[in-house]
Amino acid sequence: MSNVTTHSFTNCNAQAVALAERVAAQLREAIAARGHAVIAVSGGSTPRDFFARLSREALDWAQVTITLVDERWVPDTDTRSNAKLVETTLLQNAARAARFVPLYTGAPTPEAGLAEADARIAALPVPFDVVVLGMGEDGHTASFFPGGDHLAAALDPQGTAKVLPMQAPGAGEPRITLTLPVLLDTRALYLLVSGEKKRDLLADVRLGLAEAKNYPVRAVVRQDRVPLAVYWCP
Ligand SMILES: O=C1O[C@H](COP(=O)(O)O)[C@@H](O)[C@H](O)[C@H]1O
Repeated sequence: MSNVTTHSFTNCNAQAVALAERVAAQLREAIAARGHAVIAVSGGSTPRDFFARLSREALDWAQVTITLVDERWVPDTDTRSNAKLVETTLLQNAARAARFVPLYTGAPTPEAGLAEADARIAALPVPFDVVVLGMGEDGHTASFFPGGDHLAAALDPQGTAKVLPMQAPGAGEPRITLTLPVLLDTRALYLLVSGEKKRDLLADVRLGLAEAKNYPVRAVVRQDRVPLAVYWCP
């Protein structure tokens, strides 16, 4: 039985609205059940509309903690910063009341900031309520990049590290990423993607094709820890 469901939309606005409504409902459920909610989100370009929609959802945002699944090691004033994206799109409107836990610490390198970032993530209640992943056209998700220097450790299902640094040829700047066991320790897992290339890549991964073996996203698609819902638009 497949652990993956795919929700396809004819346009990306409909995708953003549907995922925002779904995630908002899960955050409300979490607050009703436990008094608080934790959501980890991706950066990049794809989640922008989803964040804008989610920021307007009516819920008790003061009880919500938002963190990132990964970060480019740049200050939050940099246009490449995933924290900057969250601050300017998600931490707006009603969601302005939420608490944000960034991964970037201001240390000169991810290695130097690792202990502080790890402590921030270790302090969050688990399991997370929602994790929203994205994916690059090279098959990376979070900062699990093909050829990444800490990729094997980050994808180790038995690994105990919560965060790891990552450098890879296609990654641009040095990164920091939550590890696979942390990302899968969630009540709800989403993969938000757009475009035919990403759709076809995911199809190859799901079919287990040999050429898809080196796409790191495989680790979240082909696992049985938590169901994965893919939200796709053209
Ligand atoms: O570098 C990153 O890229 C991925 C995908 O980004 P997109 O621009 O293709 O949407 C993103 O999920 C990740 O968080 C980010 O650090």
